[in-house]
Amino acid sequence: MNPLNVRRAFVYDKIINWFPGHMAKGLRLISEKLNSVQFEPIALKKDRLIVYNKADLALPGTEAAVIKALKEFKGQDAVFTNANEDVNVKGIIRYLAKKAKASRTASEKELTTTVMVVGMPNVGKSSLINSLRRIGVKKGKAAPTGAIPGITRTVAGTIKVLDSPKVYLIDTPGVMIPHIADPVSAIKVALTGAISDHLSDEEVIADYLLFQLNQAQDYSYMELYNIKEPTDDIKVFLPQVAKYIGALKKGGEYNLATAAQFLVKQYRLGKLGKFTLDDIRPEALEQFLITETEDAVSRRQQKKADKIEERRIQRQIQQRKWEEREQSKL
Ligand SMILES: Nc1nc2c(ncn2[C@@H]2O[C@H](COP(=O)(O)OP(=O)(O)OP(=O)(O)O)[C@@H](O)[C@H]2O)c(=O)[nH]1
Repeated sequence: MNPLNVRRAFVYDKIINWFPGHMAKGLRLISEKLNSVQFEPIALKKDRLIVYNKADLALPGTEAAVIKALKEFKGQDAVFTNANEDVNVKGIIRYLAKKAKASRTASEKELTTTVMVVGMPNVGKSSLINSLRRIGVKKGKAAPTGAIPGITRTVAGTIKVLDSPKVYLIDTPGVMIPHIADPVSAIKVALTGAISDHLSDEEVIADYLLFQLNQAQDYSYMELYNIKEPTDDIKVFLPQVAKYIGALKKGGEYNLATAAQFLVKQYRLGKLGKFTLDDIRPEALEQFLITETEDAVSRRQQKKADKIEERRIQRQIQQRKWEEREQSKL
């Protein structure tokens, strides 16, 4: 393909607002379970292991860089897993056992630790719990799983994943921030299946996928869908995919929405190859992690400043009311 025809960047500026009622409820249930009004402040105080699941779908050889950067810039432990095939799950069991032993107080005879599994919808939280259970206590499925986001709707009871020391897990509904500020990041999240597809434009998600395929110079779609020439134009691409899968509307027109859905589904199953959508070159990771920390700090500072300002305004109102009352007495 003529490289001049390939887009240099994916341009998209629509903000997807994705915070359905059940997600707000999920966050509330999680916070209640943690005896806190808000999830974020309490979560920051707890020990945390970041699990990047579905590692089998990611670009091979990219894990070490992410683990190293998280440790270096945040002091944060992370692990990459494939919950469907129990890959690296033993490492999590070892981590949990170590934490459980370390948290024991002198008076406690039996060690018991409860760990909450929190994450975005459809990332494989329930699958991971089932995998941990298979490895830890050699027992079968305890948490329901499914390919669409929003399978787990409530914060259920505890699920045992280790006998000695005793470790229990709590499955939770998928949650995430109310809206993602960067529209292209939101499209990436949608492509992975964490946002219900109909909320974002499926054809835009498919277009982003085409962009990624061409960026990677991966033209295997030609052979897969019988396409003669590579293209970076979704309007040229989708009809050919629709033709290949026989997606037609009543009047015989190609059904582009069905073609887009099909492509996205193939991507999520790993049929189009392995992808890591974020820039994980060391300098990009460093930039991301530093900006993220600065953002969090400035959000906290802003909240504090807002509270002080709110109190100042309230005091002013009270003072004025008092003055008015005093005036009326004269
Ligand atoms: N390829 C791959 N698929 C996975 C992996 N883990 C889970 N899945 C699949 O991803 C889908 C979602 O898995 P769940 O375990 O239901 O995800 P969840 O995070 O509990 O989902 P919610 O309940 O919606 O929040 C299912 O179709 C799983 O089979 C993995 O490591 N690799």
